[in-house]
Amino acid sequence: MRKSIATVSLSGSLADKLTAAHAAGFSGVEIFENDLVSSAPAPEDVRRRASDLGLEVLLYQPFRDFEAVPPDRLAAGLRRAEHKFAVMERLGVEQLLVCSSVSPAAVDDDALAAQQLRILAERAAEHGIRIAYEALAWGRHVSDYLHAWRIVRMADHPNLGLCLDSFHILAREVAPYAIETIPGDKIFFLQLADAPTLPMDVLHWSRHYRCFPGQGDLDVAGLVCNVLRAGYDGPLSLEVFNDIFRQAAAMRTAQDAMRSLIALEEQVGARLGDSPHAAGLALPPPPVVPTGFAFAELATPDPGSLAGLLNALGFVRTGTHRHKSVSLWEQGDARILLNHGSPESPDGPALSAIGLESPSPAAAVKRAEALLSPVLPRVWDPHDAPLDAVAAPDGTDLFFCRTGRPDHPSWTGDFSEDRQDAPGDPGEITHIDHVALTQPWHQFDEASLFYKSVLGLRPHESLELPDPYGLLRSRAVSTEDSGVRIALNVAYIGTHETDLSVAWQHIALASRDIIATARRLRAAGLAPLPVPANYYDDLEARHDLPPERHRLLRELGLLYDRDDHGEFLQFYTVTAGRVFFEIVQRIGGYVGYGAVNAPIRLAAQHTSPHHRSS
Ligand SMILES: O=C(O)c1ccc(O)c(O)c1
Ligand SMILES: [Mg+2]
Repeated sequence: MRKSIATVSLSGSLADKLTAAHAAGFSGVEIFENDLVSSAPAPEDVRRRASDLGLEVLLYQPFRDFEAVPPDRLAAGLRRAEHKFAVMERLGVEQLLVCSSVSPAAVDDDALAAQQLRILAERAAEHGIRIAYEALAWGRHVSDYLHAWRIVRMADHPNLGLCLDSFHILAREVAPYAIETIPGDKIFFLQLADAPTLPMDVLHWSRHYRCFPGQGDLDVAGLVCNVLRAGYDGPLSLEVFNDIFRQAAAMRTAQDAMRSLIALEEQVGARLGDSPHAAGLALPPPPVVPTGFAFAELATPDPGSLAGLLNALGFVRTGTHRHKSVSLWEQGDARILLNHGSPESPDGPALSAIGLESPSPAAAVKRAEALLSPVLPRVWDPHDAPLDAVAAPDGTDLFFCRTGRPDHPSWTGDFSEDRQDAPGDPGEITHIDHVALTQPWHQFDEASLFYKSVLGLRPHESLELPDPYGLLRSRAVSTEDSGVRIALNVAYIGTHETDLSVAWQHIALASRDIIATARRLRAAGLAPLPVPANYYDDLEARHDLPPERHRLLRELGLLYDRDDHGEFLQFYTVTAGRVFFEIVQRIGGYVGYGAVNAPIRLAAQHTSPHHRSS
């Protein structure tokens, strides 16, 4: 379907916005009045620029507070409209969005609203312009689309129809299926936005927290199905008011927007099945969901300190890359690569790549490509096994692997066996439980949509965790069977720009006996991140565990949580550069990540002399 975006969704000058919309592949735009009024180029120049970029200007908006006014105010509204029609003719745009009045001057009289909108439509017709009437969720008298439709039907003018906006409909929980009772040709325009569920007034919610479809909690795809079943065949247009997108780079936001629309069309297509209404919807190749972690790679200028830490946790060095400065460390199915050949990171060690076990690496890359994600070169070195990889939004390389499978070259083949000390006393770590990646603050929504749409992971609830210097926002994404879990974090309020905590990443390792792993670390002379005694006093109040259990947790510096499914134990290592390790043990079917303990960990990392050492 034709894809459009409102200029209000992107940052920068009007020219920047048009360039970004074009670069991301949009074929149309809605011009937000403020973007034109505040910019220097004449409407004719904007029209020419759009046309040079192959962008159709589909809608001019918004025209406010027009309808259902006392007769003496009508003339002023019509005068204002004539000016806008003139600007629209210069812009070459044939549709004006009129949103339902919020003016205290408006009266609650549908017949009057219909009569005045009919007059407006008649005047618009003289300029070849159509009026699309939109019910704002906070309109004074008209706040739902069915009410707007009653007025449009009463006005009965060919140049008057509806603009449907998914936010206004879904935010007010007005049932969208009645859209199917509206003739498709009376739906003049369709605006799409999603939003996270937030308990706040709808105006504030709309103006600051809209996001692209798939990034929030609204069923935008279901609504699009209703609109297509009604017979609508116009463009899908994104109209997103969002404080963060207003500040982020327009090119990147536009691409995120396009990814969202492609994924949305795919979902709509799946829901419409072989109905004729599904014609023209994007059909990208299906997601190839990863099944586990193959490895985590740490770029580290000096592998020594991390090697010591890995040893202390029970890892054994098992391989050396045949021609790169990379060593392989293994314990159970947990594999860590230490790469000291990559350019030195200014912050010391950093998590640079993640290997994901994939049923089909080639198909995983095709999916990523169809969803506009940067695919990395397949052959890095002619001597190595080819690797299919994409760059995640935060720059981490994601490699799609088939470790030790006969049907595919294995990355492990690039390593010579180099078992240094036979594991006399094998460690307790079994696999990588999850990795936590810190996202740039303006790419959080982009990241969750990336993992959801490109990799088919499910986003979980978004949490806000107190940190001594701000709030950390955290959202996990995982596969249904939890074989792959990734925690996406962003420090987004008040954190010092220079503080490394804004960029902390960690690898969580699952232990089958965390008590033994904690003792092993101590025996090697390394202490875990210290936990304050106050935490254990509080834990005793919250959880009625046997006293000896409480004593053990306190003695070993373990953090504790439980949910309906089971128990969770965790501890942290010191931080090296940007990276630290978390050791976890899930007892029973505990599903979380110990979020209640994250503030304890963050405070300890800020105050502990260890947190930037080694
Ligand atoms: O927030 C507003 O005023 C506003 C204006 C125009 C729209 O199309 C809309 O959905 C909201
Ligand atoms: Mg709207």
